Amino acid sequence: MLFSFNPLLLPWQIVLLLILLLLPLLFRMKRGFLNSSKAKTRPLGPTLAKTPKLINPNAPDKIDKFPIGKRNVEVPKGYDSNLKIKECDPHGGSTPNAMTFTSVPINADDDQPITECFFFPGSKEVLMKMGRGFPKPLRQPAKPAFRLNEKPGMLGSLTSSFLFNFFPGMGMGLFATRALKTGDLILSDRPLYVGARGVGVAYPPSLTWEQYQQLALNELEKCVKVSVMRMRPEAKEAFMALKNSHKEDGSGPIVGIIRTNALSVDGLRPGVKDETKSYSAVCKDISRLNHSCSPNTQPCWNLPSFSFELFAVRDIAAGEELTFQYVDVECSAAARNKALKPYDFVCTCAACKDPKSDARRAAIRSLGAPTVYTWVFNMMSPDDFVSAQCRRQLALIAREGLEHLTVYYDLMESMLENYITLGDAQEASEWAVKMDKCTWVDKPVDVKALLDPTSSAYQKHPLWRKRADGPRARDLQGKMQELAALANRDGIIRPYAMLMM
Ligand SMILES: C[S@@+](CC[C@H](N)C(=O)[O-])C[C@H]1O[C@@H](n2cnc3c(N)ncnc32)[C@H](O)[C@@H]1O
Repeated sequence: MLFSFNPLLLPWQIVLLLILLLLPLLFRMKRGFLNSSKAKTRPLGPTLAKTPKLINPNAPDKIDKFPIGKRNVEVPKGYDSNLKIKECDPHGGSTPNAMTFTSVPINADDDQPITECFFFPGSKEVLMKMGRGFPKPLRQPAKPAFRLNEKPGMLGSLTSSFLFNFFPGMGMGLFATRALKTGDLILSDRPLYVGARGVGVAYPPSLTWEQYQQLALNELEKCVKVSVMRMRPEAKEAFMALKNSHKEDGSGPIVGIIRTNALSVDGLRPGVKDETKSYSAVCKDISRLNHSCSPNTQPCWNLPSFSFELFAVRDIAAGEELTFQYVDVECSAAARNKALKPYDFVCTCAACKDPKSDARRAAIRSLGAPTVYTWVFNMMSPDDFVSAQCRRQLALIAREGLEHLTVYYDLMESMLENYITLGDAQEASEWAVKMDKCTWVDKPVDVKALLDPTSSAYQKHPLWRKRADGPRARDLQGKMQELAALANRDGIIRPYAMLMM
């Protein structure tokens, strides 16, 4: 019927015939194109292809973590991306929808440390906006403050270099070479490497989740290898000498080192809100810091100098080991050790061994810093209401060695404001001095003008003598006290019980 010789139907019959004849040809062309080496190649360098979408319906809809523990997963043949590297313009910006390899600084002097970077689009532009003087020279303390040493294992000081091989303990660690004061700068370290925490890899439906994870690890290894190959010989040697606690979970040698030693760097992916916004940074020295649940230092990212600055968060004795926290340390010892699993050690710090520490940390976690604002005109509460609470909490935090927490700084600020409202510039200035030493705090309050108790900045402060001078408040206080005394006499309510209302 379709192809009868009815002259009226002839034109569309011809078109249909042509389509049928051409169809196998089109089909062959399409398959041929997809099979070509061009389609399979995901060029690296300036153009690491578009981040492919997850196409497996079983893919978790959140960003998952790489595996830990012993694993031996093979990715079936044919899934390799066969990455190709191309040169890019070092002075140019990012390529849209592509990853960028770049160095910071681009033209370094021989004695200037260099970071090799593996960036998402947009990050290079953040650095380009930093202006001509970027990156600023590294700040260093006047006298060297640390050394890298072997950390004795179970055999303590008896552990010689020979025995060290059999009882490795924590491996290497950083130690203070002199007594350090709270807030002292210990060192600045421009990372050897800063790069993406993962790359988008297509998830073919034919792979299991474990195979996909392995594929993603393999792809990331290929990318980060490019950065390591770009390093100067001595930087490459320092990088490859770092500890690797991911030798058996499918991580390649470079990804393993990154997973063991990386600190996170924020602020280089403007507008990106989820956890992929941060990058992994690996440093020559700071990556040698061991973990403690009561850390005595804090590394702070300093974008203008493109470096981590390490600060003492409390006084540190000469010879003491320098530490920082790898995980959230306000939670219980069990939760901390679970989070530390990727680092392949069990923490034996004093807090982990003290059965009462969990309760103290739970209290620290639940208490915020009391604010002066609800108390300042509340004459039902005593003058030391805020300061007594603050002192208790500050002592609890110091007892647990958690001075790095933001709440510790917030408590000092409440103390400062407390004494300002009471008109006690002498006491207030002592807290201003303490706050000023918290060099590790992100966005600190400017207290410079309040360091001197005789400064006119006190009289100009909006809270100055607000509690001490409030005549109406004083009047109210008298009334409230009368009321409280009455209530107490009548056995209705005790004055301090009224404070809680
Ligand atoms: C970032 S590296 C720290 C430097 C490392 N010790 C070295 O020799 O280079 C992390 C590794 O150090 C070891 N480590 C860190 N803190 C530790 C601790 N508190 N107790 C035992 N081992 C620790 C673990 O092997 C961990 O995977």
